[in-house]
Amino acid sequence: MFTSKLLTLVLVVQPGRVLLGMKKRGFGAGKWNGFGGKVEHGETIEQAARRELLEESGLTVDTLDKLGNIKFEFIGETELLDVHIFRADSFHGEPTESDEMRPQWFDCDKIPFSQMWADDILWFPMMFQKKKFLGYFKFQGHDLIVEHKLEEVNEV
Ligand SMILES: CNc1cc(N2CCN(C)CC2)nc(N)n1
Repeated sequence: MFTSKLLTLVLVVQPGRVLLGMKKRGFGAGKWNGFGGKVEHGETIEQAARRELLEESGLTVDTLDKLGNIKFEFIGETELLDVHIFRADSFHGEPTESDEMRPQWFDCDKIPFSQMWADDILWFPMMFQKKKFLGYFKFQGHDLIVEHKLEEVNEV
């Protein structure tokens, strides 16, 4: 029925603010999001998360907390996106624009959800509270969620 593509997403959080990047090209272009990408053969999901964070933002992190896993279905497409979501509360380096992403800090009470994927407003509160979660979102196109499940769990 469906194949799935392993993807990563990292949110760098500091007291009162979160680092997002404006996606400059490709899938999700024009939206603010965390940093992430594909998991290549021969790397773990966490190694991929660290690699993509460095490539897209210029940052390295000590600890990555695995907080969530969301599977995305797009109606009419047979490949699910299997997104593994991490949070980092400390980092090394300076946020730097890349080919893919333009980083910017946002106050946690001024997150530009209208310029982000429609699911974000639903699970960001859990991410900020460091709650672990599993989710499933069915999209029609890139803007309309027609069905979703989102639950807090003990283990991701
Ligand atoms: C479809 N909804 C999505 C996808 C998504 N991702 C993030 C990581 N990307 C590599 C692929 C798509 N991120 C969020 N916040 N929402």
